[in-house]
Formats: sequence, C-alpha cells, structure tokens
Amino acid sequence: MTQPILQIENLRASFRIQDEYFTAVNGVTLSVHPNEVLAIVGESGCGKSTLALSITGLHEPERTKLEGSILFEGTNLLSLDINELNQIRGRKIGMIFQDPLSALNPLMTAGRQIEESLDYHTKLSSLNKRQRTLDLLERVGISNPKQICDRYPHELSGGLRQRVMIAMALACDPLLLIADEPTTALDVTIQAQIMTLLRELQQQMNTGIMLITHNLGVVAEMADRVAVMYAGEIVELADVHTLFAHPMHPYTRSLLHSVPSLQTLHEKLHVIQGIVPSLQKLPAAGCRFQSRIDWIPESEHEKNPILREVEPGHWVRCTCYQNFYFPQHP
Ligand SMILES: Nc1ncnc2c1ncn2[C@@H]1O[C@H](COP(=O)(O)OP(=O)(O)OP(=O)(O)O)[C@@H](O)[C@H]1O
Repeated sequence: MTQPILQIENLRASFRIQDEYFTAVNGVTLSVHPNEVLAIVGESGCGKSTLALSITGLHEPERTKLEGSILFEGTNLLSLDINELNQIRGRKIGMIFQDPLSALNPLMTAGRQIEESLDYHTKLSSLNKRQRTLDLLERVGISNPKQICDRYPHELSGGLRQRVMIAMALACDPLLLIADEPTTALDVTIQAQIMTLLRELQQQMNTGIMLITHNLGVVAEMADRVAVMYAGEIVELADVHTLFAHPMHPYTRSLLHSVPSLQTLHEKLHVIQGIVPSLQKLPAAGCRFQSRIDWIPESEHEKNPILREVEPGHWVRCTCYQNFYFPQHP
C-alpha cells in the first residue's frame, strides 16, 4: 500500500464539562491512504464527529483537550497554530458537512462562496477565479453553473446545496476529504447521486476520503476499509468485504444484524439493547460494550481490551467476540 496521507496515532479528545474533562475519543489509531475511502461507522454519540473535528481543528479550544498525534503529510496537525492550520484546511483538507444549509453562508451566492475559498488559498485573477468556479460546479454535476453561481443557498434544493458544498471542498484539489454524514439530510435518490459523485471525484482526483456515516448501505457501496467505533473507541477495523462477510466484534455483528434485508424481510430485526453511555457514564476500564451484551459472561471480556490484529488487516478489540452469540427470542 502507498504511504498514508493521514496517520492518526493514539488520539484522545476530551471535553471539559464543568471542571472535569471527559474523553469522547479514546486512543484512536487510524490511517487514510491516497485514493482510499475509509468509512467510520457507529451509532449516534460514538465519537465520529469528534474525531473529524479533531482532524480539522474545529473544536472550541478552551473546552477541548487533544492528545496523541494527527500526522498529515508528515506534519502533526495538533502542533500547529491557527494560521498554520488555516493553510491546510480548505486547501489540502476539504470538508463536507451533514447540513449544507447551516454550513453555507446564507448571505453569499453559491459562486461567491467558492470564490472566497479560492481567494484565501490561491492567487488566481478574478477572471480565472470565475472560470474555476464554473468548472467546479460543472464537475460536481451542475449542468447550468452560470445560473447556480448567482443563487443564494436558500434558493437551491438540498441536493444542489450539497453539490455546491462539495465544489467548495474540492476548490483547491485537496489530498484528503472529510465527509461527515454528507447525505443524511437528503432524500434517498439524491443521497445515491451524491455518493456516486463523491466516488467518481475521488477516483479522478486520487483523494483520500474519511467518510463518517451510520448508514451501512453507504459503507458497503463506498468504502474500501471500515472502522467501527463504539463509545469513543475503535472496536473493529477491516477491509469492507471482510467486515461484511466476517464481522467479529459483537457491536459490528449487532449493527449488521439490525439492518433489514430481503432475506430477513419477515423476521424480527435485532435490536441493540440500551444506548451508548454518555461521556460521564463511560466505564473507567474494561469492555465498553459489555453492558449491552449482558448475556455474555464477564469472564469472556478482557480487563483492558486492546485492538488486536486477528488476521492480516483485520483488527478487533476485546476477546468477547470469540464466544459471542445472539440470544434466541421466543
Ligand atoms: N462540545 C462538546 N462538549 C461536550 N460533549 C460533547 C461535545 N461534542 C460531543 N460531545 C459528546 O461526545 C460524545 C461523542 O459525540 P459525537 O458527536 O462525536 O458522536 P457522533 O458519533 O458523531 O454522533 P452523531 O452521529 O449523532 O453526530 C457524545 O457523548 C457527545 O455528547
């Protein structure tokens, strides 16, 4: 494999709540390679967005503590000041967020927002900037870029807004794209179009993508590798085929088991009992998934679970996967 474009080592992200710090991302180690889509999956509250915001440095600095390292092209992003970071994000690292309406400036036309990004990171003349903006809009599948350029976000459909945000993210040909639930706010047909677009762009541009989602259909379609997160930790990491064909960790198996399929259409779907614990209620040690599979004896869990490579490229946390089974419901 090529050298990773992003290498995260033992990342811990903690938030200060009143006078105490609580850890939302705990010891995450991950890499993204050029031309690779790494999906991060997990339920709401697992720490996916915190991970993305740690890479892009978009946390409130006075309430957040980041430890470990995030190497991007060999530079530790956690050691950069805001000006140095601004040179990288938006230029070498593009970001696409869940809700384009709140991410786009409502007072600026679509074209102006893209030009602003070019203003910040390039020295293009006004004429070239306009041309580049039109090219970008065309590249993201907008057939009438001149008209769309002059529209304000509220005048665009959800799908068009998301395309404009992707055009902004791609404005400076980033090496890495972080897409945090990029299609959650869109209806299913538009979701599929946006995902196809992202895949095509990624292949044309050799960009690495970190795709954050809770939609396993999107993962199956888009990802090369998948990291499954639970309560701030990676519990399983594998290539997409292995993860779907031979999931090991009980959490991954539960997630896959709770998705409807044509084969299981008339069967009762599995429900993962309980919820992801809040930061203040996370266990200090042990397997964080233990309380949600309480029919598995405690002795099956490790005291200090670590992520182990159980076969080449396939990593699993804790030993509880070894004798895991789903309880039979009457
Ligand atoms: N600024 C913050 N201050 C305090 N706690 C936070 C903050 N941001 C996130 N958290 C907490 O950190 C944990 C992880 O949240 P995060 O948003 O990263 O999860 P997520 O997997 O991205 O969820 P979702 O899919 O709903 O976006 C949650 O318990 C959340 O309540």
